[in-house]
Amino acid sequence: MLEVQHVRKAYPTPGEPLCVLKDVSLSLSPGQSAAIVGPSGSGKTTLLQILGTLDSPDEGTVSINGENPFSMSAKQRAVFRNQSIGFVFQDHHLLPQLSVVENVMIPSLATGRPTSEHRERAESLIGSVGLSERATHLPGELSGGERERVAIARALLMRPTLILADEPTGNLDARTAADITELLLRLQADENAVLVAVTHSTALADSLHQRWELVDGQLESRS
Ligand SMILES: Nc1ncnc2c1ncn2[C@@H]1O[C@H](COP(=O)(O)OP(=O)(O)OP(=O)(O)O)[C@@H](O)[C@H]1O
Repeated sequence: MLEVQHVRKAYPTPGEPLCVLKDVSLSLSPGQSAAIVGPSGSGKTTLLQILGTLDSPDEGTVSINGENPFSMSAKQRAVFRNQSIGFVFQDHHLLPQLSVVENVMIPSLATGRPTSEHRERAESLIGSVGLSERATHLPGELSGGERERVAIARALLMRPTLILADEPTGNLDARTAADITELLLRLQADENAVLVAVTHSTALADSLHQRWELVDGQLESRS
């Protein structure tokens, strides 16, 4: 379902290009999860950006659901991304002036026509993440853990086949981090989606099927 073959990515610098990903390959089937770990600057975010089709590799291929997003036009890729990939960021990126339910519905706005089914799905997901009582609240009225739950619900709205998480438990205390990990894995399993999480958290990495460390631009299995 997610197939990455020999991906290479370098950033231009005033001197030699900085080659962050030298030869990255990975493969994950529906329902599988993996943690990407590695020191600061090793290229974790760069890899996540490529998996999320937000940045393109210089070489190599990425296949999601059998499709090559980098052979699409930018517009087609944006539609594909919205329908196939859910993003969970450490700092949530919730819109402060929108309620919880409106935030969760954001991905449906890109379709140009949010439907009552989207609304029902949003309400159901808000229930699944335990925030039914908070559906009409603003993000500023929620705790960090609750905001992360909203971000997870929003990421799942379009039934993505790939969930990408960047430090999903980064700003949370240990108890809340454990709750969020459990929630993320339960929903991922329910949806039979692939989950890739970039994390410094050993607890989160230990909860996923695979653990890969980015070392010198390549992934090494640490499972
Ligand atoms: N747009 C860019 N242009 C030039 N260099 C970049 C760019 N983005 C990232 N880099 C460099 O590429 C390297 C890898 O960055 P990246 O953010 O992928 O690492 P990371 O492993 O996610 O780090 P962290 O754990 O600190 O977030 C770093 O040296 C960074 O400075």
